[in-house]
Amino acid sequence: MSQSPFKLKTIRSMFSFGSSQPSQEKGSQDRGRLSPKPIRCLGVVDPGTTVPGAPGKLQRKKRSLNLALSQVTLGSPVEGLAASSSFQQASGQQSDGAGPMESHPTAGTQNNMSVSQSQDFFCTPDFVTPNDAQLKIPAPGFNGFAGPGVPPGSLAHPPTRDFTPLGCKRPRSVFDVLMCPENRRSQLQAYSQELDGYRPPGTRVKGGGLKGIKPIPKSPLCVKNPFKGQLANIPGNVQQEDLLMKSDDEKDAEQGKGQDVFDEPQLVKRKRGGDAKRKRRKRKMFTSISGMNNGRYRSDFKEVQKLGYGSFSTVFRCIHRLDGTQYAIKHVKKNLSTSNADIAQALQEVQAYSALGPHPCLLTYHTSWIENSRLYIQLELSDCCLTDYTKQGKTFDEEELNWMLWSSLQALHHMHASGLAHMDVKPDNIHVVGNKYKIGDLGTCTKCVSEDADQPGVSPHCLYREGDARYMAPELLNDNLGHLDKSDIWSLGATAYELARKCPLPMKGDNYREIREENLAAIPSFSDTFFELITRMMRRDPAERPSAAQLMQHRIFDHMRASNHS
Ligand SMILES: Nc1ncnc2c1ncn2[C@@H]1O[C@H](COP(=O)(O)OP(=O)(O)OP(=O)(O)O)[C@@H](O)[C@H]1O
Repeated sequence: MSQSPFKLKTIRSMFSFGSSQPSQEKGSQDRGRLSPKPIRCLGVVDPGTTVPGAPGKLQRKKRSLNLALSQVTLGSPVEGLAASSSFQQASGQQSDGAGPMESHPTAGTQNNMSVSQSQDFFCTPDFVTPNDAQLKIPAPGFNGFAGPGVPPGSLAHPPTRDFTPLGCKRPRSVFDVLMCPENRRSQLQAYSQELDGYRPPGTRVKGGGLKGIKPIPKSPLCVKNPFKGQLANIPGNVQQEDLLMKSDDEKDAEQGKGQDVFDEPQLVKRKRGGDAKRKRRKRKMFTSISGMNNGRYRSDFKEVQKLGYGSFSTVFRCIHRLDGTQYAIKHVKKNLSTSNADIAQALQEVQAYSALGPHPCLLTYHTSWIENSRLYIQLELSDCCLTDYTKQGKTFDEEELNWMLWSSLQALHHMHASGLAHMDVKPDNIHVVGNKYKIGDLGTCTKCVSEDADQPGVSPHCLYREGDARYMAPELLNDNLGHLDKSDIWSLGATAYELARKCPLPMKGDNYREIREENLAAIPSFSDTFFELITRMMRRDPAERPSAAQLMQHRIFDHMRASNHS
């Protein structure tokens, strides 16, 4: 019996087509291998048999294969026995022997029908020998040396791959199945199912899954931008819908399967439903637009400093980890998983930026995303806003204020021409970037031209959010929403008036009312022309107020117009 190891090695090297390592060790390495494996053909193994030292998964697989093999009836038991005994002879295996086979629990346990020590020894889990392909078919020209005392050609040869339905690597993904030759695909699928519950693509098992196949994440829904429909009618604006390739999700959304946060009838309908149903829908809506963006803020940006905060958000100066550029990142305070109205309100700013496109007098919007139920907006970093500017003790002379007005009027003209009103023009929202002035915070933006005759001036599809009361035009206090573009003009006039007088505007009281009655106090050290301009901008009647385009033609801006053209 001391010869056994040598003989086994010899025999295996003959059968394993170049593989001489012990198969027990190789089991895990060889998984998925296409090359033929060593012989395993000698009958059945006790289903309870375990392989000492085999890893758990491997062991389970071996057990399942053994089970499968235990149901195999050999084409001819006599042949099987003859082959097994000849194999044993070839390997020098004796029931009382020592060597590798000896260590196997089945070694030495022989009965007539179950004699296969070689089964576990040689079998690797990825390869199953079919019913009667094992012993009957000699390989063409096979007449190898079997071992001392064994006549050439008396050994069973390993089944060729042509005769096994499973002589193919186990599928790891749908591609393995698809790449398999057509005529073997169904066999492979059946084998896969048998092995670990794998189902062919397209079939589902409750509570199960495709092992080894990563689920393809569903792409989030696209939210409709309420500002864009109107823009399509404005000459020069590209109809952005035409540029969009519609995904399945978008098509679903169009067909009413998806949800549109701005679709008020839907919101109303939801209110009528049960609470639980409504919550489920909100959650679905939220996850469908937020996707799987978790941790982008921390992973992409390094937070440097808190820049400021408002009623709606907190803004941080951040460095982008890859491009090294500094940006202002706005964290919207609202938890977006709570209500659709909050989602709509939060998205209003990014949708307005996106619909307006880049403009030299608007802060540049880069991107936005939702993370941990909060909206993050990546914006161009400004040096400061006008409020901070004055807080630093700086004051504006007339020339500087004219430049501020000129830039702001250009931005407002662009917005109004696009059918949007800012609705919160104030020193906080006018930024200094280098030597330029730019308008930011489009969170209160709304459509200023309505298709609805009953509610002129504000679109029923847009939320109307009031801005700061100190800069609010008088007609808005009376809920007259018919001239929202002109309300912006009043707010800009009030901003310039405050900065010129270096005195904060009143929040309430007589002064508050007087300003709205066109009773403006004189502005020392500023020209009459400037005062006249501010007075026109702050006319009580919005119809008498000039538009941004008209104001840009004012003589006070002559040299700005000239420098713009040059
Ligand atoms: N792009 C930016 N660069 C530098 N600072 C900024 C930027 N955007 C905002 N800030 C700072 O953050 C503060 C708050 O920003 P913002 O006004 O946009 O927030 P908000 O919550 O929308 O305010 P509001 O109460 O007016 O709605 C601003 O006053 C300004 O100081």
